[in-house]
Amino acid sequence: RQAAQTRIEELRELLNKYNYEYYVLDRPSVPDAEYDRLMQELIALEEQYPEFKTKDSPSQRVGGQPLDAFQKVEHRIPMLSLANAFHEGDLRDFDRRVRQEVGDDVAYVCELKIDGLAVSVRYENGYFVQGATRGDGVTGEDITENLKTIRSLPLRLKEAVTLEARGEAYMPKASFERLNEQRKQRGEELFANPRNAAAGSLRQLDPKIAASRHLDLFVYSLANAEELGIDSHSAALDYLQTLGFKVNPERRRCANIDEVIRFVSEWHEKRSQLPYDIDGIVIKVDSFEQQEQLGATAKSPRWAIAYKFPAEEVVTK
Ligand SMILES: NC(=O)n1nc(-c2ccco2)nc1N
Repeated sequence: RQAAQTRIEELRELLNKYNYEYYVLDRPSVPDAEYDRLMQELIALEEQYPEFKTKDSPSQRVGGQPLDAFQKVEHRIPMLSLANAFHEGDLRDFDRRVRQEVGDDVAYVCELKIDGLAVSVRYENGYFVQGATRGDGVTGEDITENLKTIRSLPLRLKEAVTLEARGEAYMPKASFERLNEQRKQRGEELFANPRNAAAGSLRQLDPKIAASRHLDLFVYSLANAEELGIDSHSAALDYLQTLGFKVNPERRRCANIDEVIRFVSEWHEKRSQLPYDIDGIVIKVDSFEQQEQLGATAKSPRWAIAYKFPAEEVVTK
């Protein structure tokens, strides 16, 4: 019995490490067959000794029983939506308004705007405890069970910290193509784009279906950063990365709006090479003190803006 407990702990740590290497670092260290064999051993041992199953066990990722309905979740910190910019002039206007308020010593962080579904994830003492959709910004739906199936979402952080992070759940282009190919074979209705496919997958009451859709997650903000003594958005993103989250590496800190505009045009060209859809670039004032000074309207922060790429003429096959 003691040997079983030790083996379960060993398998849990090993599988969580392999999972992190494969899905967060994109650098697997063991073949899939080895991972699957160890996972089967863990699931069998946990069946035999359920008292040794923990909430960060990787066996949680295969999806449990279907829910009857989603519970409602109140976001303690509202999830704001971004105001949009469509032209370079809109970005310069944004920069002018920012500098009028906080002065010329301002830096921005530019991030790829992942075209998925905004979600909030809460951790207590390092353990994933709850995940929710954005909903109307104040009230969302509890999709904890579905989010557990996203392999790049850590079930336990590298530090025993209590935090709330926001991110974008999305379906990589390859998963989207594969899913629609399957649906075509079955004569089922196709998804129009990866964003709809991700939304449809996270709305499934059966987590086994969500698990089969190979969703992914980029985390892009730390809601309680100031409580944790972090004073800038770029520092928050670096911290989230060290905790074990998947944070998009294509972010860039820009010293002025000209550098922002260069980043925007660079990625307008390069986005087709990405393995996921982006629908623009998000620009945020880096300093939290300056974000505080700028505040937010009822709907959107005044310290951020989303530059939307012009919608491409999608040729439907
Ligand atoms: N969709 C996306 O990639 N987003 N969305 C935000 C956001 C929304 C509200 C505050 O920040 N940031 C990024 N990178």
